[in-house]
Amino acid sequence: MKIANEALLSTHGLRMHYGRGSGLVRAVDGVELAAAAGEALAVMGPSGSGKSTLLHLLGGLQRPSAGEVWLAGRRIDGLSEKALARLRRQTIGFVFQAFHLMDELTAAENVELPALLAGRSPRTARRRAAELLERVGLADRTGHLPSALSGGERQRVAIARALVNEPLIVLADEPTGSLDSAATVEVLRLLDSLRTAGQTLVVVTHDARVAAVADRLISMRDGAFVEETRLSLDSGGRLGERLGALTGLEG
Ligand SMILES: Nc1ncnc2c1ncn2[C@@H]1O[C@H](COP(=O)(O)OP(=O)(O)OP(=O)(O)O)[C@@H](O)[C@H]1O
Repeated sequence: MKIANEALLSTHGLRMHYGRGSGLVRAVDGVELAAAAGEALAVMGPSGSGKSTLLHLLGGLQRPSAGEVWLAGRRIDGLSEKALARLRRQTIGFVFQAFHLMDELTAAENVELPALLAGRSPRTARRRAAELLERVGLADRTGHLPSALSGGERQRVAIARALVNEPLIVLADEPTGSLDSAATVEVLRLLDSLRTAGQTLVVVTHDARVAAVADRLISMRDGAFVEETRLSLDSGGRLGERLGALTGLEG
């Protein structure tokens, strides 16, 4: 198989345009991205700058108008719907602002479901879900329905679900967008623990505090990358201190 480069995730000339003529919207307009295995990237930018569209293209949820997306040495932008669905299930963990949990399933069942869909045995799925819910601090909430959980707890269930198939990469779209300040810090602590455990992460957000969990911060405007900052994170440093330095907020 051809290897695009050494990056785990990369794009080349990536574009997503909508409409035509005077109605043309260049949602993503020539993005060159390379994320190494184990890197945590935050993509920030104003509303409408193309962050969500970029994340959808990276995760194979949308097909680009032009350009290439490579994941683990495989070009994914031209795959069939079926192959893309399998790829998403097996190698990508998604976290969304609105959680997207199944209301009628318990926390544990929500986490088990993608493992079952990926062909794991019910026993393995149950074990993985229990381990992950413990890891996200919800060992005592496994039997709760989402309606009985707080926003921060729901997002932690969603993060456990994203991890259940041991994805190569976690893609998170405004993971703190629906949360209050305390729950935001809970979720940031969890994302920070994933980063220090070597999980590759791409997080798009409006929230400057999310930069506290990233190795690299990319700023987007009008569909393009306009600035990149390499953040010198001391992985042993306390997240609360980094958050404080960024926003004056006590973590
Ligand atoms: N299906 C679509 N059809 C037409 N235009 C679209 C479509 N989806 C997104 N856009 C446009 O593409 C641009 C980028 O949208 P996108 O949602 O990616 O931005 P964003 O940075 O994630 O914004 P926000 O922070 O508000 O979520 C916007 O101008 C948006 O209106």
